[in-house]
Amino acid sequence: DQPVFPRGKVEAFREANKITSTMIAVYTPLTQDGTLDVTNIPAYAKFVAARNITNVLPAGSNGESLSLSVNERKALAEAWAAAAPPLGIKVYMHIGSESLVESQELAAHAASLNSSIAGLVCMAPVYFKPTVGTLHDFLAAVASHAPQLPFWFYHFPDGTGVLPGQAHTLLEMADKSGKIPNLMGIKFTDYNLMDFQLCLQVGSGYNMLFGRDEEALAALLLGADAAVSSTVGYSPTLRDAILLWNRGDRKGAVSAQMRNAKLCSFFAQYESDAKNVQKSLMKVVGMDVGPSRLPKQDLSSAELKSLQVKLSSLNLLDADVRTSAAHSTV
Ligand SMILES: CC(=O)N[C@@H]([C@@H](O)[C@H](O)[C@H](O)CO)[C@@H](O)CC(=O)C(=O)O
Repeated sequence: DQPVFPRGKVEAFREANKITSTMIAVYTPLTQDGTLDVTNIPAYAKFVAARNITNVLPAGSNGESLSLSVNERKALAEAWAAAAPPLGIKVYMHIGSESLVESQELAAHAASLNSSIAGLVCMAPVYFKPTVGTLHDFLAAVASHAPQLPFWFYHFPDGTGVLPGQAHTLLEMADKSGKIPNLMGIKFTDYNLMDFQLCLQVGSGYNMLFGRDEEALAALLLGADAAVSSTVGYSPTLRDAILLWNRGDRKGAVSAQMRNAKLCSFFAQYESDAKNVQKSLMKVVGMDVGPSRLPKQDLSSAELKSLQVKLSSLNLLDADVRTSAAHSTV
């Protein structure tokens, strides 16, 4: 098959839309009775801006995307599109869904929001497991519904079970086919740095975003363009690691990264019980984003208090964002 776009044009598109600074994966605010609470988004956008973070990813994994209805996801996109750009924050919507038609609808909706959405991120369908070929065709069919928007594949094999260790094969296929001309690269959320390195060697100028906070610095060393993170919302650890890395302080950066790994090491015990530990932690740093939606559940008050005490005693939580080293852009 012949590529549908000339090479020079897609490379210029990728260069123009490259993400090079940290993206925060934001939670979806819900009311106590479990409905979407978009009234919270302007305050949430200010909270993100106060951490000098200029890229947000709503409706991703932390955003409980697959637990939201299409209408809720559209309302969320509209709320972020209104609140974030005036604060200098770019919005990248996750639009992956089990249904191709829903993903296409969400892509077209995001593209219709008067340029307020900067790009799209799309996970694989997870129940009917795709092959690399059918995933390629799925992504091409979604991306074509917002052809002018930069588009990233969201690789999260621990969650999706799709293409573990094989993200590079998808990128190779897309690079060869040229059938996803707006494909920017991959939001790579996996610990497999071998696969990540093979992705970095595909084509030229792909924008590789790394989504495992615990290994972000290693990925930056290898050539990741930016981190996509949840912990930057409530902990100085990864913000500091990236800031120090950008300043050339390798020793300081590694030390901050180690502290981030320590922080993340507390999560597994809760996550195995479907407990949305990080969403619960947002309360203790002054940004209450409400409860989780089933099948996820929240930490009990006692669990949250006990975790807060442990993490605070290790200085792993934001006490006050103004005291963090990372009060400049990460
Ligand atoms: C699957 C997941 O939640 N990944 C997080 C990480 O920040 C993750 O929470 C962190 O590395 C702790 O394991 C981010 O990559 C967030 C993210 O991509 C998302 O919410 O879509």
